[in-house]
Amino acid sequence: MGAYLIKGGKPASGEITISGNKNAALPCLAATLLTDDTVRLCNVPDIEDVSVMCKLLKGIGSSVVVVDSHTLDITSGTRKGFLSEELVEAVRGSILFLGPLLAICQEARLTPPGGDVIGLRRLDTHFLGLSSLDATCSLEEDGSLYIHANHSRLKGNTVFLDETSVTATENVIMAASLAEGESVVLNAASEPHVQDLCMMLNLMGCKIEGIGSNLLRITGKKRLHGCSFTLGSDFMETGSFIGLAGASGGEILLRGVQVEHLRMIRLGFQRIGLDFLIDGPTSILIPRKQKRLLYREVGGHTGKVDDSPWPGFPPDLLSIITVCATQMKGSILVHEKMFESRMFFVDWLIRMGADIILCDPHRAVVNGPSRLHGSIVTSPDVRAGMALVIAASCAEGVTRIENIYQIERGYEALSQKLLGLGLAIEKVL
Ligand SMILES: CC(=O)N[C@H]1[C@@H](OP(=O)(O)OP(=O)(O)OC[C@H]2O[C@@H](n3ccc(=O)[nH]c3=O)[C@H](O)[C@@H]2O)O[C@H](CO)[C@@H](O)[C@@H]1O
Ligand SMILES: C=C(OP(=O)(O)O)C(=O)O
Repeated sequence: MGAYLIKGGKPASGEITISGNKNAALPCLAATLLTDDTVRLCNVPDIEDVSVMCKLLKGIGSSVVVVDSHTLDITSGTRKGFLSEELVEAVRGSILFLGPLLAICQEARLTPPGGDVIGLRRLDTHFLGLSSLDATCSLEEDGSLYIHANHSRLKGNTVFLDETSVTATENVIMAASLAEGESVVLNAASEPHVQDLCMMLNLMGCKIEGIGSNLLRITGKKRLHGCSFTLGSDFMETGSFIGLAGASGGEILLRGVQVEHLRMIRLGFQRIGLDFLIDGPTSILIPRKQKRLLYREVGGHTGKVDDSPWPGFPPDLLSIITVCATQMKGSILVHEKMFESRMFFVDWLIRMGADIILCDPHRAVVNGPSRLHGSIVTSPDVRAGMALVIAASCAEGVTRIENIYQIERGYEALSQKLLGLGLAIEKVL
């Protein structure tokens, strides 16, 4: 499994370049199934989740040519064959095969996907959305998901999603791109990764309007063609390094950032006393000098940081906010509204000396600043794992973080990037 040994107490400082967005890479990889032509994907992060998706694509006949470490040429083949249960269960992104396979093969069968164990990962919105396009979805007795088109081609429709699910929106978009007629998707998710998928499909000949909003109008095409598409930068990685610099008291220059994606993220970090300077269209500087004060609401009440679908504060950054808040002065409520089990990781921070009250599975009150000390901890999910890395960088002594697969599946070259920022980190078996 592997572990990190991190000796804390030194501010993380230096420069790094942010990688391509993991959550954009996954749907864009799945969308290559929608055409027989070759699709070139650029700025693909070199991470485990991508490698699993590529293995799954190869399993159903796609050719994946590695042009360089961040560029892939993908050409679909039969789209028949084996979607390995073990690989499907390794990533949440595997659910993204449902939409394209349904559109192009009129059916798809998949064991339930995996991903972070942070609470129920619902499938209902996927079923609701895809069945609105004239398909039938079921959970089979053997536990697999089976979906088939009721006619030879899916039919465009008005699709109202019961929640703004990211991957369900992506599945509906991909299915609708080859459906007959127009689809209008209401209550659609609008995260930058959803936008990337839409932009890629438009380059492939589809017509998607309303990109970035919660109403998408998709004109389905009989066939889509190849394209070359460059993935956007990973705003979760950006937020993680803002957190690392801020919590450890260092100064980091981040390159390859999409500053336009950071509006709410910046407001969230400001609430815990951290800010950054915009240094050109694709760079930000997190300066050493920070307020380091947990904000209070107008009227003096305890402040809070909470998540919501885009353009709200992303749920994936709340673990980072929580650990950073332990190093700031004051009290703050962190309210994770979307996943039922994500906040349980605070037990590890408490073990390291943090003063946190877990009020219920969704809410934690953080009182800071706390002196953290090294401990042996385990990464339960990709973002909690990164939060533990940040905690370790601030702690006195050595922290051993186990199960680092659950960190590295989402962060490219993490240990090298951390070494470059001066962190005393060693990777051990
Ligand atoms: C591969 C991928 O892209 N994974 C991301 C994707 O997962 P994923 O697409 O699985 O997440 P969903 O957007 O479906 O939902 C996430 C959770 O939020 C809840 N929910 C969602 C929408 C809503 O309006 N109300 C609500 O309560 C859902 O019930 C679920 O518990 O989006 C999540 C939410 O941004 C991110 O954490 C994941 O990193
Ligand atoms: C929850 C996440 O990933 P996944 O949906 O792939 O489990 C994440 O990226 O924080």
